Amino acid sequence: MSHGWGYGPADGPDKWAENFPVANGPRQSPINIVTKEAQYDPSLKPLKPRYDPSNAKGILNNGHSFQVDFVDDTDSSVLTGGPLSGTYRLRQFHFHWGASDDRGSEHYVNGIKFPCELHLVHWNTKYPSFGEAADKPDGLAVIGVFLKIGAANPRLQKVLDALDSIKTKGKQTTFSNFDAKTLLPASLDHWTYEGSLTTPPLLESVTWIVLKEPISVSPAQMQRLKGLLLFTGDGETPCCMVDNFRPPQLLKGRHVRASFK
Ligand SMILES: Cc1ccn(O)c(=O)c1
Ligand SMILES: [Zn+2]
Repeated sequence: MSHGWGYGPADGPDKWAENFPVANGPRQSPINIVTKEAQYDPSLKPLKPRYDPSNAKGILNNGHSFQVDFVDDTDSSVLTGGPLSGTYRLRQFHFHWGASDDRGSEHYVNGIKFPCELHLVHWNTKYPSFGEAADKPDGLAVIGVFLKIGAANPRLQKVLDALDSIKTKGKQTTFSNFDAKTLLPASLDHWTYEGSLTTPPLLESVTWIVLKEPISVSPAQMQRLKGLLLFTGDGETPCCMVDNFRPPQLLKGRHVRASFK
């Protein structure tokens, strides 16, 4: 039983508007970031991710990606600064990737695609919960981090090693004591714009913060991601979960700001 949407020819991004008309809305994500059109905004504050490793809770194969979930009932793992006003709590992080290393990221930079993109999802504590925040225009903040093929990234290893125990859709296991900050690059220079979730329900509630500096991932580590069987439940015909990315959407008059010159 499919969950209604996916990334294949019958249920992929070109079909999502049938059940989620906001797919054609004014502030959809991802986008192609044209760097020379991004205006430097000196009013953007330094980005301040402060994560407590003990908030890591579990890792789940949700059928279209896998995500590491965090306990978010206190302000112990939060994001402030950048374009944000107020405090946003870390909820989960997940990845988007391709079947081959020439594609996989959701955002592009001057038309350049990366083989993978990490999303760290946070919700605005002015709302009582993630669910309440998810459909508000200032409800969510997602940090996007590009992964570039290069040296093996030791910080990714713990996440990749957990994938064997969540091979198929719906599987989850505990995942504790993980510092999400270790997945971030040295520089927190970023581009920011107002957008949406990149998966249904495509809610236009995300302040996107896309980091300029990628982190590295080795070809072998990318292979681990591609070996994940998603889309399928146990006992169904196994199919590798790959190409779980939405292509760039129209800017429709939006402006992208840069935190750096
Ligand atoms: C909340 C949410 C859900 C899906 N994706 O891809 C995101 O980036 C954020
Ligand atoms: Zn995402």
